[in-house]
Amino acid sequence: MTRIYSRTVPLGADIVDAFCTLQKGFTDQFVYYRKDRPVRFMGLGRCIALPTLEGVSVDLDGEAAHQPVFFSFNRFDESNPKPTDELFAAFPRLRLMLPEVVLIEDEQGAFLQVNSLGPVYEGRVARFARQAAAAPARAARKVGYALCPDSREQWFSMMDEALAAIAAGRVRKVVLSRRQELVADQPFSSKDVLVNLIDGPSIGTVLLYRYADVFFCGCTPELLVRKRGCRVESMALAGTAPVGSSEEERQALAAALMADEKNRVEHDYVARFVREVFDRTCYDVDVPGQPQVLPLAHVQHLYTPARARMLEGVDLLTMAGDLHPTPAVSGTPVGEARMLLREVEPYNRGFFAGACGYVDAAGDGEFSVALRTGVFDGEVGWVYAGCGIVAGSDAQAEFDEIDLKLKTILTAFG
Ligand SMILES: C=C(O[C@@H]1C=C(C(=O)O)C=C[C@H]1O)C(=O)O
Repeated sequence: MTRIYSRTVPLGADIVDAFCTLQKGFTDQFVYYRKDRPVRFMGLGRCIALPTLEGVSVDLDGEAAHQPVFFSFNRFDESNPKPTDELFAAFPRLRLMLPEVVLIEDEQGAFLQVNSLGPVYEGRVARFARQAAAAPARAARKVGYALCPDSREQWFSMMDEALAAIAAGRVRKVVLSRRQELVADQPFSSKDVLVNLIDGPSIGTVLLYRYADVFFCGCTPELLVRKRGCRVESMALAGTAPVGSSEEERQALAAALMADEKNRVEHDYVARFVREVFDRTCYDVDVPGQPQVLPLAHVQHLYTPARARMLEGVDLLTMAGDLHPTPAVSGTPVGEARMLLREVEPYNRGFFAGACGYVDAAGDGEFSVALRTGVFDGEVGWVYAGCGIVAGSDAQAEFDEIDLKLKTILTAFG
């Protein structure tokens, strides 16, 4: 039995400004920040790391009754025997991490949560609240970097392997990715990258996991699973087009995307997969038969929302495990596509395209698929993006599509 003491109080400060001020000196830092609505959690420090929520009991205190918030950042392919890329190797392999301090923003306002394995003294909470209230307004800062182009030849040879596997009937779809290296004159600052993503044009959920000097971050449009009580949501997001340079052009590109056979096939693999997982673990399943178009800042996608009610006995972490990886980030069939990726991609994806999110001690929470992300250590960073390959995919067009997707994370530098 693990007893957690958690005290939450209202906070008279903007949580991002507060985070920027409080973060100095904390080795572990976590962010799950939805930009479209106030579902925002920013964690500092580590109170405890646990493999599961089983056996956890909670002693809630303070004026606001918030459950303690655990963060969870998971690798794309936990058991890929290929060595983890060196920047990711630094991150500990922990499942649920409860920060000492969590800044929360929801429909009710902003809150400060302090978690501990013993009673939390009011004075400790008051000290953090004072520091947070005195936080200056954040300022955007440009982060200079040079992009080292990845090899086009390597991409073409990966595409050959993928198309051969499709032609041989081994897979019907596989999601290949590219990795680019960034080099800066000064060490990358997680605070600046975070602020630029939160205040910049990218649409989606901003993720950050910092451990000591290394950090992983980005802004992803793809929800893996959200749970509130028995209600669950997910989505199929696959099939991509540019947004063009005017609203008129965007709409024409959206119509062409809706009518494009190859993109519709790619998308349907994902929608069918999500529906199958929901049909097995939920009831009242609602997954529309036709996708719609979701416009983002740099690209637009075919999108199908999925809603259901979860059966008793199913929980968020099991559901996240059943859904991840979807065919949107691995391929179809999922197992064969994962095996093919282990063979074809020259690196281990680390957290890129992994399931990253939070869960509270009552079991509610959400996970996103960590797309449009990068990992940074000192003056070096790697950014990642991928795209779905099916029969007839064109290597050059897919290369260009990844360039567009990479723009999301590259806006993080101002
Ligand atoms: C793999 C990525 O994106 C995924 C692949 C998509 C596609 O192939 O069209 C679209 C959205 C995402 O599900 C990425 O952004 O890295």
